[in-house]
Amino acid sequence: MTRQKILEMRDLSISFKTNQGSVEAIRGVDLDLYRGETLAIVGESGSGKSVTVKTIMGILANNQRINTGVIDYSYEADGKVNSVDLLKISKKEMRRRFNGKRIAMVFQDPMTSLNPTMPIGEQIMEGMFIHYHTPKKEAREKALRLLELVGIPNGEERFGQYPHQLSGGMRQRVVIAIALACDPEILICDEPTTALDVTIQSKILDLINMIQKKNNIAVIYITHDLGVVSKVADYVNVMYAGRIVEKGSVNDIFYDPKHPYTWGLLSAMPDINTSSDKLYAIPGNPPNLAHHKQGDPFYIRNDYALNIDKRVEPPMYQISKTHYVASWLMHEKAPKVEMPTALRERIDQMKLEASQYERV
Ligand SMILES: Nc1ncnc2c1ncn2[C@@H]1O[C@H](COP(=O)(O)OP(=O)(O)OP(=O)(O)O)[C@@H](O)[C@H]1O
Repeated sequence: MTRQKILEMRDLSISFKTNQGSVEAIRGVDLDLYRGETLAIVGESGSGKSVTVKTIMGILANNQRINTGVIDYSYEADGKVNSVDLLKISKKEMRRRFNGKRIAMVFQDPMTSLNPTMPIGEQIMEGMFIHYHTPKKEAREKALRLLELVGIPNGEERFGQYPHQLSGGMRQRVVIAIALACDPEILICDEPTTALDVTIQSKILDLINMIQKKNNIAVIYITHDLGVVSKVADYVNVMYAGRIVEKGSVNDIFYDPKHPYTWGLLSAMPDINTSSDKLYAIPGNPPNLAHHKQGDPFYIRNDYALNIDKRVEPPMYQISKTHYVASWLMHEKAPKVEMPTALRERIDQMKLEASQYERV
């Protein structure tokens, strides 16, 4: 089956005006999203994940400036495929035509995205009224179906309840039902399970996965949790200091990572064989982008840095059909370095465990 591209972001650069000067928060980001697939964007806090997806949604801060970029969104309407650059349309048009309708978002904390004074049923129906003028009876029936779909039993009874009458996990299910109310083609999930406890987390991930398969939705996950990424993603973009530093299929990133930053993130990922006190942490902190002048911003934290990193930011090298790495270590003249031994052993172990469930 041929993959159908739904979103293509090219060379997105965004800065913020602050008291400290201009913060170059997003620097030349390219991103591709295909129908029915899941793209995870990972990176430490401040790497630019939220700003990237909020720009897709047209949610821009007042001090935000888009310096360069194109976000081509391909959608079907009136029996043909149309294309629009989301950066070229007004906020008003974005809200009317796309935001919450064709492109929906699930935020980290259900309490801040729900209206505490409105029954949950009304909140699920709201988008249907705004975007499609759906008749009340039909909207109510659809809202009840959505409650059932997201695993909330006794929909009729729950319909009139308020958010505070539900548990955290149930509230996040309501948020998902609201996001799905207008049958979006793209669902953006911003750390959707961080505020929930572990057993509820995996149920919500399974739920999103089930709905994605059923409705052939494209999903963007943003998270700093590589454990979540390994469960949900088809493709992974690793972000650092406003740039994508490595991208590839989930197997490229987990079994054959090439960028020292990805090595650090993977080494810092907890697993059942590592106790939390033994866990690796990437030394130092992400840089303050208001002060970035030249070179690779990861340079000072990178045990594998080369002289050139001090002066020139590395280009993006393509190393296979799906795998890209922005590191001078990929240059033909660079020394051949191996990932840390402890990480190599961990990856070998992960591969071995995964192979146990393959067919003989
Ligand atoms: N309105 C704003 N004004 C100034 N700087 C901002 C603003 N919004 C975001 N930034 C800066 O942009 C950079 C990227 O932030 P962003 O929220 O996208 O990071 P993130 O990777 O999503 O982090 P987190 O995981 O903490 O949400 C950070 O340096 C942040 O401080």
